[in-house]
Amino acid sequence: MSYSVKEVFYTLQGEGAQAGRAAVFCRFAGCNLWSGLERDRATARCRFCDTDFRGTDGAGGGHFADAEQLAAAITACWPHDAVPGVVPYVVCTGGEPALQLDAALVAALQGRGFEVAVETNGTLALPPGIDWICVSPKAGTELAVRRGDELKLIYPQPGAEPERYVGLDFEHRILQPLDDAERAAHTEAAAAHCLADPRWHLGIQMHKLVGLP
Ligand SMILES: C[S@@+](CC[C@H](N)C(=O)[O-])C[C@H]1O[C@@H](n2cnc3c(N)ncnc32)[C@H](O)[C@@H]1O
Ligand SMILES: Nc1nc2[nH]cc(C(=O)O)c2c(=O)[nH]1
Ligand code: SF4
Ligand SMILES: [Mg+2]
Repeated sequence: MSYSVKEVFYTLQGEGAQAGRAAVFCRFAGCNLWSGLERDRATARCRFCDTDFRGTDGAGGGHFADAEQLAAAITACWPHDAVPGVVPYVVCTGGEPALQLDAALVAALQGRGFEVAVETNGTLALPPGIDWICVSPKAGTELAVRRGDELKLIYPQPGAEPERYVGLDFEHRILQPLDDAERAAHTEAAAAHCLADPRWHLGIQMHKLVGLP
């Protein structure tokens, strides 16, 4: 299958339990919960998105004819030769990566030595074989992916309170403050929640503090 990719870039994973780890990000174009057009935001199923995922015009973006071509482009963004003890890491995100990520791409990336992570809204089934699954549920949606490595809940979200998700099968449970005009207040509230319920860990978007993409 072919892939539409907004951008491919090297940075530090800024979120979740792997925060701080060097990674190539592959941002797929398109999402099933928002068109990406500002005029549609107020009526979208997900309204707080902080990301431009429309089109293929970003750095390293484009149309890739098959899994080997996209895996080669991602590999070219990992700026290291083999380093003992370091496993190259790729984070498949978007947009919604589950619209495009398939077993062939996972295998092509692993064949080139990558550990493969995904950031998903959890509403669409994932291909098998992914090494790290991060699900970030959105209020008012049904979860198709109900187990994984980390559940990263944006907080606060009316209709997606933390209690709804504590029973799911995830190794890590993270509250990530909503980044909007009230981010400081949301961060305080998320911290208070984690103090009151230690099943949740606070996770801040560290790349935004450091000035990384
Ligand atoms: C842009 S999304 C792409 C992946 C997938 N569509 C998803 O929603 O998980 C990447 C991550 O950013 C989070 N995110 C998006 N907008 C945010 C915001 N305004 N504040 C905090 N986190 C946000 C999402 O919840 C998700 O965990
Ligand atoms: N540095 C950095 N870390 C991230 N973790 C998840 C991101 C995403 O947009 O999916 C993201 C991102 O956009 N940048
Ligand atoms: S589901 Fe993810 S990519 Fe889609 S609009 Fe929401 S945060 Fe953005
Ligand atoms: Mg982001």
